[in-house]
Amino acid sequence: MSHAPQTPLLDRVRTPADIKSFSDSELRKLADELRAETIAAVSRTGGHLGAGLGVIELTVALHAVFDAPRDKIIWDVSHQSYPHKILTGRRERMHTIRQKGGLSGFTKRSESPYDPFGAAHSSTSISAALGFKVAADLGGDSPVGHGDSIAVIGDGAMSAGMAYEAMNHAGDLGRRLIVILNDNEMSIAPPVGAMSRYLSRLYAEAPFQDLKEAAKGAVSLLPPPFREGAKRARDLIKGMAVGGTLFEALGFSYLGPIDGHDMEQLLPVLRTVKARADGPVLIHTITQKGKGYRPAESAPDRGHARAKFDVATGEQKKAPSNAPSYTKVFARSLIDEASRDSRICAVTAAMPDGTGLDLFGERFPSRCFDVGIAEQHGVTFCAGLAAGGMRPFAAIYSTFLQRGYDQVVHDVAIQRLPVRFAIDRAGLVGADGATHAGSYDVAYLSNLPGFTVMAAADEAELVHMVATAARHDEGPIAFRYPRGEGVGVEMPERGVPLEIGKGRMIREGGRVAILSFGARLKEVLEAAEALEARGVAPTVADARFAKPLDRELVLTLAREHEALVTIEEGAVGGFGSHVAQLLAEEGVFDSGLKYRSMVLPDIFIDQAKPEEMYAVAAMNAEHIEAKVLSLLGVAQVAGRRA
Ligand SMILES: Cc1ncc(C[n+]2csc(CCOP(=O)(O)OP(=O)(O)O)c2C)c(N)n1
Ligand SMILES: CC(=O)[C@@H](O)[C@H](O)COP(=O)(O)O
Ligand SMILES: [Mg+2]
Repeated sequence: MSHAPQTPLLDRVRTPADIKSFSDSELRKLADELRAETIAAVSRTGGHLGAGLGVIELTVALHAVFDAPRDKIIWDVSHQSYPHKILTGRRERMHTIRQKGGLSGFTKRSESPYDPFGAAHSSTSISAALGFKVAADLGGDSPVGHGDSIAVIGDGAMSAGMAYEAMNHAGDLGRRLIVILNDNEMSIAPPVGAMSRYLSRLYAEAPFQDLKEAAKGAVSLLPPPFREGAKRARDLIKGMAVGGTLFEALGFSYLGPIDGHDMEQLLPVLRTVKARADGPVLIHTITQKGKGYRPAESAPDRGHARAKFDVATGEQKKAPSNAPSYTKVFARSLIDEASRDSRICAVTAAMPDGTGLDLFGERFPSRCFDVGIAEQHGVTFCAGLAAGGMRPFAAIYSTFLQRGYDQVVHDVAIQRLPVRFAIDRAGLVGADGATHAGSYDVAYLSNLPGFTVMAAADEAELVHMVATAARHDEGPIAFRYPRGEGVGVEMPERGVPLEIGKGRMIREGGRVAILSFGARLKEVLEAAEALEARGVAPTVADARFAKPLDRELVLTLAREHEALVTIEEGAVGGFGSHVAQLLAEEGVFDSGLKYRSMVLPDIFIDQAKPEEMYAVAAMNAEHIEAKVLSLLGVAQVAGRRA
């Protein structure tokens, strides 16, 4: 059902400057309209919903009080930035969000001057805001001028080390910096950890209903300057601040908790901070993820991300699936392995649903750990578990494992510990775009001594790779698999461990061999059919391992064919580079082998459907076919692209 809310005030807003003349009661109404508009917009496109609904009032208040783009409003993760986009000149393009050629689902510097900093991975906002502040003080160039630096960070994002590293530095520098801790007691799943409990305690000790009156008069209550000491500030603002001791110890003035949906609290507090702050200030707002839209409020993830949906019912419009998702196949296989090996345990960094570990946790609660958004800790925690005799699986998206890379090298690889990396979302993921693409793991893992690196060609292969990893005690091992559904192959009853470093022949052909690593195999087979129809039936093999390479398979294919093409869903430096290195070392190029490596191009590919992104990368079946034909010097069919 299409839903066009009445938005008379919002209709007057082209840029945030348009709301400067709004009265406080108009700002309250604007927030209601913005909420309805956000729900309607996401219902048409799908995307991140709950987080944006939780910061509607905060978005309006920030734009009313501060002067973006001169003042830098930096949204952490930025999945909550849809309302901000609507208020900053992008309302008319919201129907394009997360689609090819459309708006990004995150803040993006190239998209708008109102997005001073791009994000999508969490917990970067305070560091970036501090950088802006210091750049301003040092007189850095800025086409829009310098103003305040404001980081808006969620309670989930607050579990990552980077946030504390930044606060530690900010407290030391002592410069004016505004951090808004948007505490909705949710990450994607319920938040975990002592920090989360600590924040809840701050709220429990001073519920904001007691603070409403104090907040109204905040201007007169807050002392100039805030930095005269946390105790003095706390005393002077009496009921408003409740000894946010951790933040104060880090050198911040702590204000809160305040009701982040109540403009009567938000506006005066922000105005006061704008007028008076002269050091780092942390404003603790309590909000509700999914606020104001019942289907989101009542969902277990509070409407974190949604497919297109019917506004009236909240019902999502999801395409029926033909095959199980890779994530579910992984989870079921791991449960199966863990039922026979009590040393197997599993670790997720705040993505229990996304990685399938919610299922594992239901079955083995004492062997499943959600460490929060803390990939670095998660990896080293696994190293410790492995050193202590357990067999941990670190289930982390390819893109987020980037954050734990030093831990992979220093804590796992160098110590040759049997940590098993289940790398979900490998390759191009679609609507989340370049920030979430799993492009680099093959390259950054295959260069590590002693690491075993596998990629699943389909969901049945994934089952075998879980079984392989479960029995691999000789050092670290990783297996990667894409986002979404499998290809619909017949599933094995149970995983059978693969021989380490051995690939498999898929079909025998003539002049050319295509050696696939990972889930492009489906496209390779489609290309092979087309090539066969053109009289150049290729040999097709599945490498399974990027490390150790199946040297025998590679060299046989190279020596028995005129041409060899490798393909992988990853950037240069991965599987194809290792194959090329082997061929060069063995002198195979000297005998005239034609070799091409199909990898992701050296660009960041913007959001689109995965197949559209792979078209940009020239890695779909038609591109494979064209690549082979051009390599063999066979004339191509008009309309087909290489
Ligand atoms: C480094 C990193 N790990 C994991 C994620 C996936 N992720 C995106 S949003 C989110 C939850 C963030 O929670 P919070 O900061 O409290 O924001 P909320 O959604 O509650 O508004 C997670 C885990 C990420 N974006 N970045
Ligand atoms: C913002 C963020 O990082 C997550 O919400 C991400 O969009 C989830 O991606 P999946 O949908 O692939 O789990
Ligand atoms: Mg949260």
